[in-house]
Amino acid sequence: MQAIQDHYPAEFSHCYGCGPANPHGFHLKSYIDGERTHARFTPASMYSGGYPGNVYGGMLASLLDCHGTASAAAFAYRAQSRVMGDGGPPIRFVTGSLKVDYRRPTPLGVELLIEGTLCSLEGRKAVIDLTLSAGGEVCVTGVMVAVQFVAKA
Ligand SMILES: CCCCC/C=C\C/C=C\C/C=C\C/C=C\CCCC(=O)SCCNC(=O)CCNC(=O)[C@H](O)C(C)(C)COP(=O)(O)OP(=O)(O)OC[C@H]1O[C@@H](n2cnc3c(N)ncnc32)[C@H](O)[C@@H]1OP(=O)(O)O
Repeated sequence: MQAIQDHYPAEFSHCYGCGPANPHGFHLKSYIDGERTHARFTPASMYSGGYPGNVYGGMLASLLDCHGTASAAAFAYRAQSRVMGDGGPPIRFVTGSLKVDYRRPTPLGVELLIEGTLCSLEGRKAVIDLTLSAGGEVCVTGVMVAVQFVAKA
């Protein structure tokens, strides 16, 4: 199955968190499945936070950031009964705001599951609820306001 990020145009594929064309990035891959989106990522030990064995909070925010904007795009395509990569004008989102709550320490070296659900989609603004869990326990929750990107002439 193709990831949402695989449909980003080449000129927008350099995102550090999820751009397929960034050789140094995380290459996060997000997928839509019914009412939810999901992505999986296993942070290596280099992403350590302040105390041993747990993930740096900025890294966790990055994962929510990329998964949130990808989710917004996927939900917007669905709302317009479109399929990503259909050749029509691309629908792309950037992060307007991202609120992150760190609810329990997130372990390093464990596969993390990042999930998104659509809270609202009005005009150019999508609100996405986000969770990040490890071993079935929710470690981080977030709320993103994603704004549809419109290139200025
Ligand atoms: C700066 C852009 C960077 C260039 C990106 C280029 C293209 C992107 C295209 C595709 C993306 C492809 C791949 C994405 C890959 C990875 C993404 C990872 C996530 C990121 O790494 S992404 C970078 C960090 N991100 C930014 O660098 C954004 C900087 N910023 C802005 O570019 C503007 O600030 C913008 C566009 C956000 C809004 O500006 P604007 O003038 O176009 O829109 P406007 O003000 O009319 O707002 C329309 C409606 O959004 C509401 N709204 C706006 N801002 C809000 C906020 N902060 N909180 C709550 N609601 C907000 C308003 O309240 C109104 O809502 P309502 O319609 O209900 O009144």
